[in-house]
Amino acid sequence: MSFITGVGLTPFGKHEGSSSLDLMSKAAQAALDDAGLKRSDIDGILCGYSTVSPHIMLATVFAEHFGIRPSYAHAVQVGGATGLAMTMLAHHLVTSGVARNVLVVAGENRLTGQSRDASIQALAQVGHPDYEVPLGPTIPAYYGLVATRYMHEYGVTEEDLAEFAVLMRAHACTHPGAQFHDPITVAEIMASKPVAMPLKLLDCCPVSDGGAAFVVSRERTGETGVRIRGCAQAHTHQHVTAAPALSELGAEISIARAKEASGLAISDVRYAAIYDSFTITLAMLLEDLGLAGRGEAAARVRSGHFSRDGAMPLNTHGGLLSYGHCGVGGAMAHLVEAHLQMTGRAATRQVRDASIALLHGDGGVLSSHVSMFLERVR
Ligand SMILES: CC(=O)CC(=O)SCCNC(=O)CCNC(=O)[C@H](O)C(C)(C)COP(=O)(O)OP(=O)(O)OC[C@H]1O[C@@H](n2cnc3c(N)ncnc32)[C@H](O)[C@@H]1OP(=O)(O)O
Repeated sequence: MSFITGVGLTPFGKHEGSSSLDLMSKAAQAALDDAGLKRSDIDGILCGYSTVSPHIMLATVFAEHFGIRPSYAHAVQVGGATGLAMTMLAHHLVTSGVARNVLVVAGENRLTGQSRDASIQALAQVGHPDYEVPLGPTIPAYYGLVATRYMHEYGVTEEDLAEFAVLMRAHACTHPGAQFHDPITVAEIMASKPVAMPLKLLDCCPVSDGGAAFVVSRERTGETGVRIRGCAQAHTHQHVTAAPALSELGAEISIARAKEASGLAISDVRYAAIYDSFTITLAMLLEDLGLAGRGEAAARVRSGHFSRDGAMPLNTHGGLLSYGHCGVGGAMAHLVEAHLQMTGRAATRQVRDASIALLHGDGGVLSSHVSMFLERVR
């Protein structure tokens, strides 16, 4: 068995003067404090990449910076799926006896530490290295293409997509660490500047500074524990033009495998933490994972189903769209929030019952997927 024994999260937004390593350290120390562990208790480190500090030995660099000499260290790179991929690896490390307490950490000063051009080039890395990377189209352009196809196939409208941004912003308004705190409306999203049609500014996650961390342990600490019940991955393509048809997407494969690994069904889930780089990402993933029927997710948002007090609370911290997106740490914030909800520590955001949570991460352009079930144990 493996347990998430502590979590740490910085506010997202601007952290002028903080390096990626500073943000990682801040989140890591918060996670250790939360777990009641010392640095010397950590024998494994997994760290996400930073596009601002692309060191080929980042895990070792961080271990030295943070003052730990682990017996296992590894930096992982599967785009937006990295946070959950590291959690899955940590789960295997502790259950196989390789490590006792694995620190999973990521952080980046992507907003204040990198020029706009460097940021665009880094985000263009999901394109074809010979063509798209030198020309620099960014990820929003690829998601825009996917959105056009999905809207055509399932009768989804731009107003439908806007509902997801409205919901994420409403949730962010209740979290003091979120990058954005002003409520937004469907009309404001429709009027925001075009980025990659049909995606407009407010359909996109922002670029942020921030850090997130957690500890995965062999033994639980505290009265209420959070256990990793089962997880799985699926990798279907790298470049969007090699993507399979919309009916055979990787999320459907990874969730099927995760259900098998955990012995759980979607009907068991009480809290959802789903990757939301763009409004279309959230719409598609909710439907791919079985949290809504095809083309029906927006209607479920409108009915309050995914609201904090709804039947399936979703990303109650505000998600990537409104808490913010600092690379790998962005999606790790989803896990931090799920943990706070499951352990009854989400303050004014607390949901009624977060006994079983479903987490899902997506890397690239719906290319790499990790699905994970967490279970509260008392
Ligand atoms: C990589 C993987 O594996 C999978 C993934 O994660 S995919 C997601 C990866 N991340 C991205 O692609 C980032 C997407 N977002 C962006 O590229 C940019 O935010 C954007 C193109 C949407 C806008 O950038 P821009 O046009 O240069 O806007 P910019 O000039 O920086 O900001 C203008 C204003 O809008 C705000 N803003 C910028 N982006 C915003 C957003 N997404 N939402 C809300 N507000 C935003 C800024 O705060 C700024 O406000 P102020 O004037 O009050 O300061």
